[in-house]
Amino acid sequence: MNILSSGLSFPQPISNWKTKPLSNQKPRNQYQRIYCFAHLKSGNFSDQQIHGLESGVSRTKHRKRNHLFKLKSAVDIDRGLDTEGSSTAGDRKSCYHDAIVIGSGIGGLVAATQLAVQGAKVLVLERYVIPGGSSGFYQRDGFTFDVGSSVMFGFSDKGNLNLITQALAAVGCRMQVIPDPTTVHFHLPNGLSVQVHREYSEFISELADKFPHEREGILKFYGICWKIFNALNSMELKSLEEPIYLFGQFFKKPLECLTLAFYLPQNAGDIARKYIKDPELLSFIDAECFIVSTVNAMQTPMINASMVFCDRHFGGINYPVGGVGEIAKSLAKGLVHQGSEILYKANATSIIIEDGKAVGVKISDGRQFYAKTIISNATRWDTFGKLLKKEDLPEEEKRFQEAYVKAPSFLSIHMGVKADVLPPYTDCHHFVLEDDWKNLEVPYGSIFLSIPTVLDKSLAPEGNHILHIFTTSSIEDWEGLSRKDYVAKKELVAEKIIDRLEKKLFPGLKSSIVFKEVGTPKTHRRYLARDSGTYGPMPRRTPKGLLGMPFNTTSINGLYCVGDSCFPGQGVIAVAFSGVMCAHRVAADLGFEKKSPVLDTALLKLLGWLRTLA
Ligand SMILES: NC(=O)c1ccc[n+]([C@@H]2O[C@H](COP(=O)([O-])OP(=O)(O)OC[C@H]3O[C@@H](n4cnc5c(N)ncnc54)[C@H](O)[C@@H]3O)[C@@H](O)[C@H]2O)c1
Ligand SMILES: CC(C)=CCC/C(C)=C/C=C/C(C)=C/C=C/C(C)=C/C=C/C=C(C)/C=C/C=C(C)/C=C/C=C(\C)CCC=C(C)C
Repeated sequence: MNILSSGLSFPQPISNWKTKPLSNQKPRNQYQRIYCFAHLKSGNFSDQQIHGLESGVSRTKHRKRNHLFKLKSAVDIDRGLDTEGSSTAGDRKSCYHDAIVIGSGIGGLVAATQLAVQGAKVLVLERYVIPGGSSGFYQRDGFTFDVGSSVMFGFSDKGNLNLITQALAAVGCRMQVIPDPTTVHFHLPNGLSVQVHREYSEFISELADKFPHEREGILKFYGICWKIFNALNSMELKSLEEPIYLFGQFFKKPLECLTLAFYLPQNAGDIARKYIKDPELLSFIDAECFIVSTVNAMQTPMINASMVFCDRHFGGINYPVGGVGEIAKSLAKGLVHQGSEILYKANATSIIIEDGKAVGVKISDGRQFYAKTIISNATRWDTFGKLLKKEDLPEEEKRFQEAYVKAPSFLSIHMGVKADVLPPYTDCHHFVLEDDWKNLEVPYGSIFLSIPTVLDKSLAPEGNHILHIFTTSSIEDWEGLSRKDYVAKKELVAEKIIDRLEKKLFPGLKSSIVFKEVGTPKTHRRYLARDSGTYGPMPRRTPKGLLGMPFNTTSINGLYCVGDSCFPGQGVIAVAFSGVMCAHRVAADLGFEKKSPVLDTALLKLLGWLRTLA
């Protein structure tokens, strides 16, 4: 696949980032520039060199933190390896980390930074040239595109659920954000149009005006969402697999914990049906859930639905100035400033197991890295299907794969358009399902659209807007085609989607296009390293809410998972929470936090048993 036609490809060269490499240390290539920067911590640099670091961390702090590591330069890591690419015991010691994180998606970065601020030495291995995974970015012709969604939850400055803000703050970063007045504008069958206003009362009165006979049901359903959200928001969020924390929370906030425990095995659709009877309103709630979980309300955990349906009004949706990619860039930079490392173009090919314990990671150029714990931010399908031997699939993972399937991937179109094609006051995010509710979950049935330049004009050249259009699509649709047929199919499918948007929302859209790039599920698989390009896990049948979702520990000693195939699932804020939980459990296992081995065993057994009930 050539880079230009592949959609999600080259980002801004790393050399354009505002990092300062060492003046007398010549990086061999772009990734080493960052890598060298990361290795400032090695301690063998002059004051002047260290001064070149644009870090907020003081020089003494850097030296203190890193006195254990006496690497001369970035290249020393390579030299510590013998010619076969495997390390000797002595070398292994010099390359030894507390944790290795495979992948720098938001899940991986949050886990890594949370551990690093506790004093752990973390190495992040990222196969691509920049951090962020599905929350990355790329630049073309003056446009800065978000790779994935531009809808940011958890990015406000209040409450306990602003996990993105908190993750950044932990490494001393604070980003400027632009409040979005409307989370999403739904354009639905039978001319139903609903704007989800930032102001809760405005949203409720708009919805109740459309369904006056259901006013009470609407208030009751969303009221329960608030009850759950308020319980969540009142707690300090950490690992549910860590008994000292979990029992402590039950002691401090018994009512809130019981509320959460009560709703943990429930789905939004069942609760909606208790209060709402109008089939069209129930279909609207399906659409609300679909954008959260890519499945309908009957399959969407109530806790997840509540989190999204309330945070959008509580903290609001806030867009980071400069694009979503800035979040991952800031976290990666923060990680390095904490004295940990991130290595790009490091494609993990296997997790090294010794005596049943995960002890290291091998990357595609043959190098091996060792650590006390290994955290995989690859999907569980990739972790247990590729990084570990498929045939050794643990029982727990078999159960996960029986309960959850890979959600389809996306066809995504990144476009630059002339600004005047958008009517005044166009909202930033849209969801379009034209004629038939039955098409909600059908591939290409519904269309997601983000126009981040409505909020941040700096992402496009003057007089232009960005349109990021995406729709569900499966990898099977794109396999077995010749190059020519593949390219032709991409153009054809994209044209149909653009036609639909032209008809429904923006007359003249086609002739306003100044830039267009189409990505398919194959593009997602290639650039995001996600099995089948999947968007994340999706329940195979009606789930028992979140009960069946695995947390971060795995049945392999020393191996943890983080990201959207862990509790609580898909979504940037969801994977940020998974990162927080993972870091807490790992920190306890590494001795950075209190731990009780007896309670640990009991709780992990109990949670494992509860999952079998799902
Ligand atoms: N598609 C969208 O619209 C979109 C957009 C933004 C965010 N999201 C959300 O982000 C969530 C995913 O976040 P996440 O943190 O779980 O994962 P992610 O897929 O975003 O990131 C995983 C990272 O791991 C890297 N990686 C994978 N295998 C690797 C290997 N073998 N060696 C080295 N690196 C490897 C990838 O390159 C990627 O950077 C999704 O659930 C989704 O909700 C989705
Ligand atoms: C442990 C046991 C058994 C009992 C203890 C009880 C207890 C204390 C439970 C506690 C539970 C907790 C703490 C749960 C926490 C859950 C959280 C924080 C869930 C968060 C979920 C967030 C989600 C699902 C966010 C999803 C966001 C998404 C997917 C947004 C998507 C947007 C798009 C895809 C784009 C839409 C785009 C357009 C253009 C419309």
